[in-house]
Amino acid sequence: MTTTTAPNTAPGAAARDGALLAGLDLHKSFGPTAALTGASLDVLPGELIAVLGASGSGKSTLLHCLAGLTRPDAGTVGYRGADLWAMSDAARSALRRTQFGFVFQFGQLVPELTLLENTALPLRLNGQRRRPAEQQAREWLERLDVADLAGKRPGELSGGQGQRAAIARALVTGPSVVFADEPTGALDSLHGERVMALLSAAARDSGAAVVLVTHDLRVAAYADREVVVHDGRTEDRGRLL
Ligand SMILES: Nc1ncnc2c1ncn2[C@@H]1O[C@H](COP(=O)(O)OP(=O)(O)OP(=O)(O)O)[C@@H](O)[C@H]1O
Repeated sequence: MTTTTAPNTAPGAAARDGALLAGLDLHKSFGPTAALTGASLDVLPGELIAVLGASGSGKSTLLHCLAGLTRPDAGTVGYRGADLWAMSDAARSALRRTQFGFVFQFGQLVPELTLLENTALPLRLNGQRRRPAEQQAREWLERLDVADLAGKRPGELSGGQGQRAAIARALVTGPSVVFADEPTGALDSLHGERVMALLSAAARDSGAAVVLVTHDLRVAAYADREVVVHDGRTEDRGRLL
């Protein structure tokens, strides 16, 4: 397995040795609004990074560029040495499906599917047969303490239960990176802490790195490293542990 990063195109911005994912000198504008103006962020295997910053500073845009969801206007995103934004759409979406997991503020579970079907969905989309996919999904629901709700639909769950299922779904494929955008943003502080503890423990156990956008300093306390986005640029606060 190679762990090299994308070519360093940004003067002064270099990825750390062994980085799995490296966004370098990213720029992105939406019409007249400059969302990213030279943001860089790299991720080591298994590392939990909190991305902090004021509202509108560019955190979500940075996460979306790193995750292959939003194309930057300039800069590179390297994943294991391949430039995410130089590959075909099909290759990038296959990479997203197999290497990345996603947890968003409101879970984004499919309302018509049960929790078990929702959790098995990424495996089914990767071509796995129903029975083994659902077996794996059930194991993850057990880990996240919501296996008793496997037959329920998202509308029947509390916000915290839904987020636990969303974490199970994000981790079921064994991704190397989980992208989480305000995963506890819709929860009260008690449930938010519980969900965060489960996400960080589950990611650590499975070796997945986590890139986590949050406003909440208590959530950021779970991170190995904090990166602050300020007017579309990143400032690394370094390793906290
Ligand atoms: N799809 C879009 N179309 C137009 N403008 C956008 C779009 N996405 C983001 N922006 C703008 O880009 C800037 C950065 O937005 P972004 O969502 O990345 O910030 P953020 O730090 O995640 O904010 P918040 O904490 O409020 O979610 C903002 O000014 C926002 O309004």
